Amino acid sequence: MLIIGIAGGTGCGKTTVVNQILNELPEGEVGILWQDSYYKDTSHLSYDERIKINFDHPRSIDFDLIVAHLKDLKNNKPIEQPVYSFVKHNRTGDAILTHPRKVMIVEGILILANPELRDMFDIKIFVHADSDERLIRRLKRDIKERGRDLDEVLNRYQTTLKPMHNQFIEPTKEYADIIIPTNKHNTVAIDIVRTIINDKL
Ligand SMILES: Nc1ncnc2c1ncn2[C@@H]1O[C@H](COP(=O)(O)OP(=O)(O)O)[C@@H](O)[C@H]1O
Ligand SMILES: O=c1ccn([C@@H]2O[C@H](COP(=O)(O)O)[C@@H](O)[C@H]2O)c(=O)[nH]1
Repeated sequence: MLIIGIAGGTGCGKTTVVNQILNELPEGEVGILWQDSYYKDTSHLSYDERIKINFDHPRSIDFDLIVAHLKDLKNNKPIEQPVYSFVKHNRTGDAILTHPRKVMIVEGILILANPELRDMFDIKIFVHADSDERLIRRLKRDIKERGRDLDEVLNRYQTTLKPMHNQFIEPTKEYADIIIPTNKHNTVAIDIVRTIINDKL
């Protein structure tokens, strides 16, 4: 099994890169673990308490569960990947049966910040877009798809997103084997990643 970690700040284009890679590879050979699926369960909190959580700090993520699931997949066991709702800021209670595949991609803002998880990756990719570009993308996406308004996104950006990005996410760029710039669409980088994956398959 080839395990690829894809990190980068919110809105940098990680999901887009994952989908572009998926489109280029044979169906059924690639599986994905989304870090977002592994936000800690917060069912014991009210909605008003949940919106105060700092979702950009490593302690908000259940890294033990990601590592355990990845180990199971490596041992050829399927796992139940939790489903997360950004609207409710909590796990939905559902899970997606995720089967082991020749290539497993792990995607998320903080996946290179946890040493145990980081050490499991054969290839580490950091997707980069300038912070103004990421903020614009995040604003558009969160208002359109995640039920937020302008004030909520800007307030979260100033109070947690930006400081957490500088403290925990940007420094993990140094662990990357490949940095993909995505201020514009970058088909050359996707071609290179696809070639590397095909080479290892
Ligand atoms: N290279 C790019 N150029 C322009 N827009 C992009 C690019 N990559 C992603 N986007 C857009 O930015 C938004 C956030 O991208 P997404 O892939 O969801 O980022 P992430 O998963 O890193 O948060 C989406 O609306 C997506 O269509
Ligand atoms: O309940 C939640 C959990 C997380 N977030 C924000 O999501 C991004 C990470 O997702 P990307 O797809 O990489 O952008 C993170 O910056 C959290 O602030 C949220 O809004 N609500």
